[in-house]
Amino acid sequence: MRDRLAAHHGPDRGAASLSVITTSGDRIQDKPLADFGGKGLFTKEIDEALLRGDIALAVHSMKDLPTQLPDGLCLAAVLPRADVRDAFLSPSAASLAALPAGAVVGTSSLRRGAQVKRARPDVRVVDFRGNVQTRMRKLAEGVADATLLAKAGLDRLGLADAATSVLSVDEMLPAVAQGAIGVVTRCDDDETRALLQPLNDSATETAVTCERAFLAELDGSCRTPIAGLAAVEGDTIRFRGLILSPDGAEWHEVEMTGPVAEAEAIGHRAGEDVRGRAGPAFLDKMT
Ligand SMILES: NCc1[nH]cc(CCC(=O)O)c1CC(=O)O
Repeated sequence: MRDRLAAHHGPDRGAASLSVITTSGDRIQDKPLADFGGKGLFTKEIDEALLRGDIALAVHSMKDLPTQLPDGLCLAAVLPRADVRDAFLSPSAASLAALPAGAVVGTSSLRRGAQVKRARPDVRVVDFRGNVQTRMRKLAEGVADATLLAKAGLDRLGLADAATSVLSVDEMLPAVAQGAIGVVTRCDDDETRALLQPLNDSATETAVTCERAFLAELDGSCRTPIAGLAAVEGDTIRFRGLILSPDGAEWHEVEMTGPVAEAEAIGHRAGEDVRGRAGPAFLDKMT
């Protein structure tokens, strides 16, 4: 991010210093995410630093951003999207399909767990928290036979080689906004917003706007396995959304295509559609 600012604005105007802020989501490692989750778990302390004026901009994985930002904070730029897919990691099996019956898959993501169970009802899913390195250590220690991690996260850490294989989006539809990085500022900070404007990637922004509208429509909480992915091709946006029961036994899928100008409306419509077909009982069960 700092390099991008300097590349666009030169070493003086584009100069930035880094402040690393640990959030509650990073700190609490001993509980399943779904049990203490809540909106903004990975952003609260950073939001506060922005609103106090300690920092001018915050760089987030958009996957971790709540659909509704706190009052006074605005998304100023979305960077070009990295790989959207999930990677499969296992010391013993080449792929999800190759896992032996009864194998144990570690993940703290309800979305991944539900899709693993959908493909492999015989597999046992166990909670697996911690940062990427911790999860890879647990895997090496044999706590689980396999785990899934965002390919974008592995790539950014220089750990691309740790992936045994990469799941197609048909096998494992990614989380809304997976692979996208968003930059948040105070809405009234015109100077920082102007600096960030040229860094925005409009195709990524359009795709995540559509995906986040789908999530917002379903009132997605950490307890609801939801996946969604939009792709922009010229003037057209194609969106696929999926909600599942945590055990993967029931799921509802939606696909919609339309003009990019309607990206947000398409996300909302897809959310309404899938909610209508799932019915209130399905969604109530999960909250
Ligand atoms: N929930 C944690 C999180 N938030 C963003 C990433 C990776 C980068 C991305 O998906 O954009 C990860 C790790 C993971 O899901 O494996």
